[in-house]
Amino acid sequence: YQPDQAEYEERHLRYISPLGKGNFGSVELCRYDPLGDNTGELVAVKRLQPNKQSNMADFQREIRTISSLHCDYIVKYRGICYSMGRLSVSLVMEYLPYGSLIAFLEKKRQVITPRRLLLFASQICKGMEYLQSRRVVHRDLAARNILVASDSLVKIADFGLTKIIPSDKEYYRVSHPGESPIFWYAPESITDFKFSHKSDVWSFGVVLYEIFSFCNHHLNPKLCTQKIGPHAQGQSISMHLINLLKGNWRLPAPQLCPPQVYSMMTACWAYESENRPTFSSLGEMIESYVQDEREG
Ligand SMILES: C[C@H](Nc1nc(-c2c[nH]c3ncc(Cl)cc23)ncc1F)C(=O)NCC(F)(F)F
Repeated sequence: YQPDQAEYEERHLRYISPLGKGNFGSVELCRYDPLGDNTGELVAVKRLQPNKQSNMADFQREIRTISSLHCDYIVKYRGICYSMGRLSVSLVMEYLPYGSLIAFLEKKRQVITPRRLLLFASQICKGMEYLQSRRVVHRDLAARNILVASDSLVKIADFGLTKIIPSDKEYYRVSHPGESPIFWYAPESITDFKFSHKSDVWSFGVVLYEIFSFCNHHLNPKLCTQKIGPHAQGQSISMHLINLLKGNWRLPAPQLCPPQVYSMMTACWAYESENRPTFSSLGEMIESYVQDEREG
């Protein structure tokens, strides 16, 4: 039995199938099977795209970040695997069999209750509260980056874009526009490339929207593109979106979304970052709402 040791020998890591493409790497399902009898554990292995050495520094940072996080609501680091004679390294993580939250919600939308959606929301909130306690800003919080461990447990994953907030600052400013779709970004991240716990709160509001619209494609945040009109491209899409947000336009409440949950979303979408709730206060709001529902 292999406890979660830090180094995996490549010769025992058996490739099974591709899981998906991430920010700058791809993730594969493998079995770590040193006994060679198929009793080894299934793991998710993230490999850096070989030709992008420039990302090696980012990948090393991702490994350093995820290996320092210990929380039930964050995908677990298992270790690393050197290959090509320690020239290249892969990140070994726990494998979550139910896959991404988007696929799960679309498949199970008929049988999932709003109560279960709130449970998922409170778990994501607790995971984000933990990240905030470690001064880690995720920068890419979206339903596509949430994994499902079981029918009643979800975990935050994909730490490829995270930044650590310096102790003397409230936010992190990156030098280039983000690569993610702008609909998950807070206004200050779009206009000034500023990222903070408060911009993660904005994205959490969008994740709430995704969860309560069951990641229903025709209702997903691209909705505002129709609002903006297909003619706008690139930079001007951002400026259109910013002007809509300044004019207090927000994504509409998804069908079947309880009013208390929609008011949480709109609280996360306060234009000024300092007016947004903290993850701990959001956690309390969700708990109190679940409590009321139970008593109601
Ligand atoms: C690029 C990889 N993409 C995918 N991964 C998985 C997956 C299932 N089960 C998994 N167990 C552990 C991991 Cl790390 C991934 C998966 N399923 C579909 C994907 F498209 C990924 O990391 N996505 C980010 C995040 F993990 F947050 F969903």
